[in-house]
Amino acid sequence: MRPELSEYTPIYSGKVRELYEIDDEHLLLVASDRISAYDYILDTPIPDKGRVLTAMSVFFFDALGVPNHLAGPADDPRIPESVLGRALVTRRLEMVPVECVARGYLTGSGLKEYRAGGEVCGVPLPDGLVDGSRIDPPIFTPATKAAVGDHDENVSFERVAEDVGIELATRLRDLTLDVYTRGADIARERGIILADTKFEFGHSSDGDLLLADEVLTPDSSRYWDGALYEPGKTLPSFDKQIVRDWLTKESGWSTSSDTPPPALPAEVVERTRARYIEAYERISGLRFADWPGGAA
Ligand SMILES: Nc1ncnc(-c2cnn(Cc3cccc(F)c3)c2)c1Cl
Repeated sequence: MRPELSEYTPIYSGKVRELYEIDDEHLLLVASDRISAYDYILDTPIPDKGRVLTAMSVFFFDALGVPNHLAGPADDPRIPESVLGRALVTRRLEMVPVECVARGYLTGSGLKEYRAGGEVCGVPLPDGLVDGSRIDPPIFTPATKAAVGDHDENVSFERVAEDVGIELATRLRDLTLDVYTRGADIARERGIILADTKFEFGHSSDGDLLLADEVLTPDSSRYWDGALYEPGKTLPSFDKQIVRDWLTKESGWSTSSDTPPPALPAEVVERTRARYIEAYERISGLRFADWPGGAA
């Protein structure tokens, strides 16, 4: 008999995820079916999004073999039925207050910084790069966690070293670049580009530095379709572009309007759900139908 979610104490609620306390040493990390676009949490959930992204994290934790915060399997008996498949039991860590970002392609805030000064987070880049240019080898472009609702602030490696010490800053950079590079290589071989990603790390009670949070999911990384890749061409998001295009080209809503986006039509929801499942099955080589928590 599985416990009810109400038996656990909620300790954090993010835009699309929640964190609960199971006991002194363990947390329950829950991924919702909520989707965000243009900095709004949309009213319409995407069924199975939480389960697919949970399955992706577990795939990468296993495939990359990095010491991490997982404390049980996807069907751990401590996981309530209502969140089975989209929740994981993790060890409670002392989180390192650094957003560990790796970039293998230049876009977003990195491109903005590059255009302003030829570098990102203090890392100089070659001249002549454009949106989508490959950065090889990838670069570590950390950020400080922003207050709720704000965007993270990009900072230099030196600033991270000031905050957490040079040894830990060096380990964070090396781990971030190693895990991103290997994960992005797996995805690229299967036709999906992980342009960048954000990791979080924490220390266990016995002092080990562990990879935590979600890993290489479409919510923590930019996913592009490798078949469409061309430097200089702004790449659509593999998972969110269907929603973005409907909102900006069909729904009558505008990003400049101060009203929240409208509800999504069923067809947009279903196509988006299918994109998440496609990304998971292509990258992992596994069948999403085999993942826990499906329709009984
Ligand atoms: N293993 C851990 N130990 C201690 N703290 C965390 C932790 C804190 N914050 N976050 C981000 C987050 C993850 C999911 C749902 C949210 F609402 C927020 C993760 C973790 Cl993963």
